[in-house]
Amino acid sequence: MTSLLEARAIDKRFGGLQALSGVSLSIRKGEIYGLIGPNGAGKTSFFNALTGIHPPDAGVFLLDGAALPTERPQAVVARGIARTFQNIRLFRELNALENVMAARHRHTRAGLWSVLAGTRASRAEERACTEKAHALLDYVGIDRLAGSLAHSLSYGDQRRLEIARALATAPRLLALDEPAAGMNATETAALGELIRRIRADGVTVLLIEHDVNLVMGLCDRVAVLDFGRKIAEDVPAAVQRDQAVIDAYLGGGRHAA
Ligand SMILES: Nc1ncnc2c1ncn2[C@@H]1O[C@H](COP(=O)(O)OP(=O)(O)OP(=O)(O)O)[C@@H](O)[C@H]1O
Repeated sequence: MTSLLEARAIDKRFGGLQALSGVSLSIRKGEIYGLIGPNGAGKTSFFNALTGIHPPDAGVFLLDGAALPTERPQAVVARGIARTFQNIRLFRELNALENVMAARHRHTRAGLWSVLAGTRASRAEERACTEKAHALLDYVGIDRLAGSLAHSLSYGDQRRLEIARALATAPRLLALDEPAAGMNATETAALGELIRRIRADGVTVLLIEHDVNLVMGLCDRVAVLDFGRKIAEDVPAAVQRDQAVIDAYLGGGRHAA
């Protein structure tokens, strides 16, 4: 299997804190790849470096062998990387459909301004955009809630809406930051099925998750961060047996994932 995303020696520092130290990893096409580690290990910093929110100080990300312009977040999206956030970031006062359409508009040719100007081409594009947004809501299982305001949705449905928004940019790599946070066991199991389906439909998945059962049941391979360094990378069963990983989760008085 060839690699879709390669991280080479990624460093990220916040003031005196080294959040990421020389992190290298390679995610294969079609894989569900887990990124785990104790609280504060650097998982979200890795996502933020990848998606250009906090570009790396050193190192490079390669997508299909070409360097990602992490200093330009929109260009990273355009290259085919989409993400969700640990702290849900929806337009709270827009409904579910509008949230997906807003993400989709950034992706369409006409753009928001020509839609507002109401040209014929833009009206056709607007119709297509609405249909696509409904299809995405249906795909994640919440089209019945299309007209509901984002902030009125249950936590689990907000997380599904975030995934629909991310998929609206037609990514090749979907990066999910703790998608099961706040979900009950039934919702988590359903989320696992959705992630499997996303992969089956050709999207590679990078997953940060604290729910160990979900990670171990879902991921093809898992990397473990501790204090900003990668300490293990293997299939889930091997990672669970890895002594350095066990020590990281037990050590330091930090909250284990
Ligand atoms: N924007 C920032 N400014 C300053 N420090 C930051 C910033 N982002 C992350 N950090 C610090 O970098 C370290 C790694 O944090 P990060 O959020 O990446 O860890 P994490 O593994 O995602 O943790 P958690 O599981 O708790 O979400 C932490 O010490 C955190 O305080």
